[in-house]
Amino acid sequence: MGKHCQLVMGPAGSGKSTYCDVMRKYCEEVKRVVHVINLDPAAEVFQYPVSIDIKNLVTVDEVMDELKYGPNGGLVYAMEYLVENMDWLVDELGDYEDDYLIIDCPGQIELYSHIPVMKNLVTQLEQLGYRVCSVFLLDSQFILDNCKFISGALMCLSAMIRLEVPHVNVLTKIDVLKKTGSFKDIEKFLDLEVQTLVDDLNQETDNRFHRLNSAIGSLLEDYNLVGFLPLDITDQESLNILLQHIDNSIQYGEDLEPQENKDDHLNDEDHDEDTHDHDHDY
Ligand SMILES: Nc1nc2c(ncn2[C@@H]2O[C@H](COP(=O)(O)OP(=O)(O)OP(=O)(O)O)[C@@H](O)[C@H]2O)c(=O)[nH]1
Ligand SMILES: [Mg+2]
Repeated sequence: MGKHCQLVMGPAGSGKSTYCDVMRKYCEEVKRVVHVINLDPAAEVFQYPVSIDIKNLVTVDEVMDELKYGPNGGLVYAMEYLVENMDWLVDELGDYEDDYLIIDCPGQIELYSHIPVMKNLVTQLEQLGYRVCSVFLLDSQFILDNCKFISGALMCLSAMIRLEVPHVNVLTKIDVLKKTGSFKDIEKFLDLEVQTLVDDLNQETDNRFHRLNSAIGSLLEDYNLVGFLPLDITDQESLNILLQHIDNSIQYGEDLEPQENKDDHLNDEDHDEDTHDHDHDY
């Protein structure tokens, strides 16, 4: 049936591990056999049953003790160690042939921006036959204004360009925004009008930044980074929509029998064939 996985990334505290647990539970509800892999060598507590744990190969504490590295250097070393010892991961993955994988990654942003570790990992997964969707999470509370949004969007864009796999951007902790009444502040970012964003930025910044604002607007437009999907973990429909986008991006389920396919998509009546268009990344 093919090998599929979600690579769950994003800055520290953006909600990656929580997402992995919530998405695992949702997948199980829609009768998908799913396993969560922990690739954070510094993780201590787990909400989900860990099917494969990088800490059985290497931990940040060991690296810090043995090599006298600090926490960030220790993490980078541990991730590079993983990439150099992919045989270990290949062996572990052997137990889960054809199951759906959700991979919980560490939150250090340098892993996504200027160190090739994640790209190497993706390449190796692809060589093993996996269709990988990068799911990039941003905490919605950190994009409540235009400048913060630009900073978050560029972070997503940088990961998307480096990894070169189907990519879905997600705004997490929407339940918190709904409770505090701030959801309206991010609605405009969910269906982004780039020109409106540039106009707003121009109003907020000095004249000398206007060309930069336009250049950033063009960059977002050129790469089609036009949207984020909101995730309210308390709302099943929100999870359903997100999983459909991820499935479409990696063609999950296209080779399933019709009956199984029906089981796989609760509330699938609204399923929109147009979302197969991979040019449109969220
Ligand atoms: N209300 C609410 N809290 C959330 C949500 N997602 C995460 N949190 C909380 O935010 C904090 C960080 O969540 P984690 O899932 O540990 O985030 P992470 O990205 O895995 O963090 P690191 O592994 O440290 O990078 C925890 O206290 C979570 O309970 C959400 O959707 N809603
Ligand atoms: Mg985590």
